[in-house]
Amino acid sequence: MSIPSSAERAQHNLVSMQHIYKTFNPDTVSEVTVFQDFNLDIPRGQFVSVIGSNGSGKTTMLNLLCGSIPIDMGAIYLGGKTLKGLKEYQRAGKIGRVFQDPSRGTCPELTILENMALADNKGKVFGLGRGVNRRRMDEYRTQLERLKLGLEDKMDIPVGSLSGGQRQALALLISTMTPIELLILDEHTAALDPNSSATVMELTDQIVKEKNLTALMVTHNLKFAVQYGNRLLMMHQGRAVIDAADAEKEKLQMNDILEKFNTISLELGNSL
Ligand SMILES: Nc1ncnc2c1ncn2[C@@H]1O[C@H](COP(=O)(O)OP(=O)(O)OP(=O)(O)O)[C@@H](O)[C@H]1O
Repeated sequence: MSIPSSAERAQHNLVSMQHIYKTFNPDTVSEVTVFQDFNLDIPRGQFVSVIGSNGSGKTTMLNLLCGSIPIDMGAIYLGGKTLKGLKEYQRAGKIGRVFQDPSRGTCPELTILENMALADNKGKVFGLGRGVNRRRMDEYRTQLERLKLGLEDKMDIPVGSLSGGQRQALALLISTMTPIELLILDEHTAALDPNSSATVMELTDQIVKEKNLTALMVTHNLKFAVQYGNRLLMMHQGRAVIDAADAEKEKLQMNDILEKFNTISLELGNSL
């Protein structure tokens, strides 16, 4: 089988990270090389769970994709088009991101309704506009009802007074309200209690399926990584040491992953 060209990779995948190099603080005592010729292709519609050792480059990968930090060398394509030159805010129209911290992604002083209206008007000239008309209100209510958290009855309360789980559920809804191409989940359940994190994870799966989204989720929760998504990636020192999709992922057991973690852990001489 011939190796696909750069153009073919970009064409046949929603995301294509090609020959990525990234070093922080080059030529200083705190120089850290995270990626040396890192490659990742994600076909449209795939839900990828990413796990890995601390410092393996998971967050850096997301930051490079979103344009929060620049790549040193290589190229990133989204939907066949290069992301080169597109600033973070410009990529935000195509890439939705839910962060670990529930206070990011929503505005605490604004009400649920205002937050939804703002997100709905993202990229439009008038922002919040002249109020929200009845039809939009009904639409927001319907979307909130589907979360099954009772938020539809709290549309006029400030988001800052919601629980962490409710806020993450709302952040998830808000980041997928406009037609994005890629959903990035950046340890989005890590700050929640076990019950709330299970609820938010369930909602995530539901939204990804309903909207046919392509998703990239970094998590430290091995159970979620095994249970959700159709591809699992384990990162270590800037490369994928496990990359299993579809049937291969289905076969992957928690023990296989733990075994790999142990091997890596012994390599590093510490426990993960
Ligand atoms: N802005 C930065 N400046 C300097 N070094 C950085 C920066 N961001 C990340 N690093 C370093 O790059 C390496 C990879 O970090 P990254 O946050 O991507 O790892 P991670 O896999 O997300 O880890 P964790 O699971 O602990 O969140 C680490 O050594 C980290 O210290």
